[in-house]
Amino acid sequence: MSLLLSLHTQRGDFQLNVDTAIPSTGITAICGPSGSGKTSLLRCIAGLDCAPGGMVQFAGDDWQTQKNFVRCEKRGVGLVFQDAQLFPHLSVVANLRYAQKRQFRAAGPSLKEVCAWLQITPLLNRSVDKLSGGERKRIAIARALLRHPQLLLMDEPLSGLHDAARDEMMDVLQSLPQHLSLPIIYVSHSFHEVSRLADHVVLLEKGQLIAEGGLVELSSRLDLPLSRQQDAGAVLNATLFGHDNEYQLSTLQLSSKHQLSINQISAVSGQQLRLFVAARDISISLEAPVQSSILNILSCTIDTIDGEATQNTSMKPHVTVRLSVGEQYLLARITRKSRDRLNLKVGQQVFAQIKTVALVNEYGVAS
Ligand SMILES: Nc1ncnc2c1ncn2[C@@H]1O[C@H](COP(=O)(O)OP(=O)(O)OP(=O)(O)O)[C@@H](O)[C@H]1O
Repeated sequence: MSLLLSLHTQRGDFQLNVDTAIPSTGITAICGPSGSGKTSLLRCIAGLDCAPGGMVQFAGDDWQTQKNFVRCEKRGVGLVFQDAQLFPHLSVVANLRYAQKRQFRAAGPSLKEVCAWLQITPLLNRSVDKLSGGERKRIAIARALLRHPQLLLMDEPLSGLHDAARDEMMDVLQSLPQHLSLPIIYVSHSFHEVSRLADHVVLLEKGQLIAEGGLVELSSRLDLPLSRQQDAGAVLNATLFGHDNEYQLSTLQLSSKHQLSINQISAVSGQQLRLFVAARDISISLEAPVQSSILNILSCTIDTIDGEATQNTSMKPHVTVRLSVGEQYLLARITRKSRDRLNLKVGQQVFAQIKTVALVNEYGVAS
């Protein structure tokens, strides 16, 4: 069961070309810079727009073929846009009941459950115009879930929120797959959001699908624009090894030989976690530093150095180094000067240093 897409359409100068199969489990992020076609693709999946001659099939149902086009309302998709689009004249609970009366199918969560998941129960009797931006977005998500969709589509649902509200919302969204097995397609230009939330990533550039795959794999590929972004970094799978209560730290196991300390988290030993390590938070040394304040010193092998293959990138002040840590990878952004001073080469054994405090709040429970 998956979402099969073959969409080729021209809008003015813009051309969208996407052929893919998106998994029908977990959160898939459609990611790419502004104007890359994320919203255009989402609208074709929703049935809000039609790419003539295209094909959309979900879980074996034809939503679009050469001959048929199933309208948005009949596809059973939940929609959450940047703007919450709540009814201003109705209270929160009336907005939610309106959605409940228009359910696509009987099976699905109750109002009580959805309100508990999204932590909106105390808001039910409020007037919509008395809500904060983050609260409005939660109500919009609740409203979409109460229609009992078979697929949830979200277009930049956290845009416009300040950092604290965005982090809170990410916690809420991250916990959703624990409550209901609903495939979610999540449009975002923010790799920070994607690295926290997504399992699978579809990467667009100028309307073309340039890569897709698991987040852990894509995040560490140096041939993709993700690795050149300011907030680049690698997502790693880890297992919680244990806690050091005295120092309020937790230890994560990356491989049989690699452990990391992070600020203490509320997870149990053996729990699977996902960790984002920003490329700018890693430094490299040729020997294991002694008497360093940095707790996380990992022995790694240089796998690739970005910028070695092309003349152009070698003129930038920074290079990105991909380091293998067991079966996984870290990215380290260092100056070109440091690369030359240390004479770093592919295959070389080095030590990656990561400040523990840099890892705070960057973990997520793997789904
Ligand atoms: N109806 C339309 N007619 C002509 N061009 C369009 C139309 N809709 C979108 N476009 C163009 O298609 C391109 C992709 O737009 P789209 O909104 O899908 O990108 P996006 O990746 O979602 O961007 P953003 O992150 O800024 O929201 C843009 O160049 C846009 O101007």
